[in-house]
Amino acid sequence: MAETTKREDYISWDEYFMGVAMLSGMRSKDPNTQVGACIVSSEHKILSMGYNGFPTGCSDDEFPWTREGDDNKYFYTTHSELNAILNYRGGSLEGATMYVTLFPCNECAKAIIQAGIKELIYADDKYEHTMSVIASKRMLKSAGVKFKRYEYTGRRIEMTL
Ligand SMILES: Nc1ccn([C@H]2C[C@H](O)[C@@H](COP(=O)(O)O)O2)c(=O)n1
Ligand SMILES: [Zn+2]
Repeated sequence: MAETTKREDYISWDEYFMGVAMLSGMRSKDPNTQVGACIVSSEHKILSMGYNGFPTGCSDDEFPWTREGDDNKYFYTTHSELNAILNYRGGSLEGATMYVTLFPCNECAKAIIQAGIKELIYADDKYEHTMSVIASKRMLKSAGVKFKRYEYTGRRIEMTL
């Protein structure tokens, strides 16, 4: 017989949007760190997504993925957070929330603040002791952007594609 009550084991908003950010990060070609971001409106609508990679027209096969040396990936990579902001074509991101798999660097923090994003939910903070992240937190706090760590629920989501 068909069920008449709603199912209760559906994913939460946080699981949904962090899941989308994680899925987005899986598009990254960076061999060392893949980062994904998902920007969401106050009405729980997804506005934009991004992942770290080279700018359009800069080939993933020609530009360097190395972390060291004179010519390295840091000169060329656009961070996931900035890509998510730049990918948005709908107007203002004022009041939006960003879900991101890794805490934003200082440069992305500037873009987040200037875009009017008011809340940040991050999964990982592996560079928390770097000056970039320390400066990022200082600016975000000063600008009134709330940030909190994503609380893992332990739910496993499997997909066969
Ligand atoms: N919040 C962040 C931090 C870093 N990224 C990007 C930039 C690079 O592609 C990669 C970090 O590489 P690593 O130094 O760990 O080899 O992640 C980002 O998109 N967002
Ligand atoms: Zn950044």
